[in-house]
Amino acid sequence: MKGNLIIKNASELVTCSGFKAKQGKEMSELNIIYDGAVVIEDGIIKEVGKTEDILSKIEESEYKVIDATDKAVLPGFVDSHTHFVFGGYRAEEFSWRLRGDSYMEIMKRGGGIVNTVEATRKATKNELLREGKKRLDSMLSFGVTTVEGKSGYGLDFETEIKQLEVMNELDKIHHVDIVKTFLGAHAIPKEYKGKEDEFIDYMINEVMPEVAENELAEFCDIFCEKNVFSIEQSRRLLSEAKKLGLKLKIHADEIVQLGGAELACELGAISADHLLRVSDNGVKKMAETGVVATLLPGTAFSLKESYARARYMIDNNCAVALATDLNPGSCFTESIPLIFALATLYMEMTPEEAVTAFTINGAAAIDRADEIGSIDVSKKGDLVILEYPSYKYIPYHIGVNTVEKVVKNGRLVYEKKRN
Ligand SMILES: N=CN[C@@H](CCC(=O)O)C(=O)O
Ligand SMILES: [Zn+2]
Repeated sequence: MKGNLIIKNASELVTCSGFKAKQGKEMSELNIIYDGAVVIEDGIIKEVGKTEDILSKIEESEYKVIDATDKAVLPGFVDSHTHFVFGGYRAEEFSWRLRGDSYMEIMKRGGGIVNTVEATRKATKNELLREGKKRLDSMLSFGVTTVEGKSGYGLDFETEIKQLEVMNELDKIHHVDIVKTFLGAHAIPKEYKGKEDEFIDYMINEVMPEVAENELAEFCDIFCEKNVFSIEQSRRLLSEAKKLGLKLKIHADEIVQLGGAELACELGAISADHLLRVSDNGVKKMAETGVVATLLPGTAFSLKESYARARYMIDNNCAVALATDLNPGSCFTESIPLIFALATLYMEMTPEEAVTAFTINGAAAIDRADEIGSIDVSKKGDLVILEYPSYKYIPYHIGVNTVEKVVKNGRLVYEKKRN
């Protein structure tokens, strides 16, 4: 259901105004309206401006009203890279990593992603739905109104489709909108060990056509990494996906610099993600082609790897998005404030750039910048109301959730409980 709502007296209405990704210096422009108001009708933003001007134009009594005095209002956050539908957990592996084993070592000896694959294959649809819903509830409480979710814990026809169908059902029953990505090439399953090319053929010929035909996903992604899928295998799979009408994403240059970012540019991908080891040339090309650099500092933090070079990317005119990468292995968190803290304290992003990265650039990373990610007339009425007067409190109140209310399609769908 879509609502009619006015939010008035916002100390800061942080509009992040725009209909496409912000690159480089533009990322600092938040277009704030002080003492701002926003009018939403049938779920869509109809008016944005100073409270005084807005109230002189409309009949307040015809709307539900939220008074945001002393509170900042922002666009709903877009978490543009997650793996939130999965079976089982890997808490044991986390302990192994703490004592020094690397993520790739664990993967090589049969743990990691394939561990979750086993549990996800065994899980019923209802179990995945129940757990997925809990994670969406948690994301919503952090102000996330749209999330991207990937398959990739099936690596076979049945389970890849099951994961995508679960996301489809969750999208229908949950306030958070879900954008689906097919990540059938996330790892090499046990049954294809040593037969990586055959596995890519299987994904291209057997699974991908089903996904595309039934519109089970909008994007196709691949884990392009040393000892996982090569540049050549990635090019082959993503090119076929493109032919079937899927948009492209790529897990690129995360642990080893393979040139995944350059491949993303060559193929016209919407985003290249991770990028801890991206080359200077890859950064230059992303800036030229407008491929969004989706950075996942929670993963670098959790894997104790060096952070992606956000400052360098922004200074070289890239569009940077931030996301949680929520998954059961490399980064088990839905926490938006954690990502804000890491991005500002360790990646040299300013609070303004981090806000842009989680709003309009997050939207651009899932090709939705025309309908979400900013407080602009004609966009969805998806908003976050903070318990503080400025967006600057998000990174400043370190790791703590500063979201007081969340509005989705013009309806209040989350409110922080007070003691
Ligand atoms: N790097 C590859 N894939 C995921 C991790 C998935 C997992 O460990 O389960 C990521 O984006 O971090
Ligand atoms: Zn990922």
